[in-house]
Amino acid sequence: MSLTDKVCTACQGGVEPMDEAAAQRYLAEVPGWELTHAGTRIERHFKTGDFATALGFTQTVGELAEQEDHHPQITLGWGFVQVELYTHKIGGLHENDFILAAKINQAWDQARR
Ligand SMILES: C[C@H](O)[C@H](O)[C@H]1CNC2=NC(N)=NC(=O)C2=N1
Repeated sequence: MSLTDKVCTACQGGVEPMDEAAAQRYLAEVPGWELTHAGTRIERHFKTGDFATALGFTQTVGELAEQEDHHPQITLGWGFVQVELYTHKIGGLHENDFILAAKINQAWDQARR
């Protein structure tokens, strides 16, 4: 099943974050994202070329986050949106992070068509 067809499950503490090998396998499904913070987070830099487009995409990412009840850290600047994902409750990566990353990628691809 593709990640964009999945929905984030309720995040619970007490679950082990995924290890780096598992994270690398999920990364293959979310082009443009990279592992950061010693393999405990993922991030992607979206280049927009102006502020208004970056602001609009930030809103889109925020709406996806609310739909999934899973929330990234977002840096908005002139010409870019930087999105960082990890699961706060477990201090590392969960499948939810990759589900949201895949949906963010899908929204980005659709916006650019
Ligand atoms: C109550 C609510 O479901 C939780 O606090 C959710 C909200 N969004 C979240 N987002 C992220 N990235 N990590 C979490 O642990 C998390 N927890």
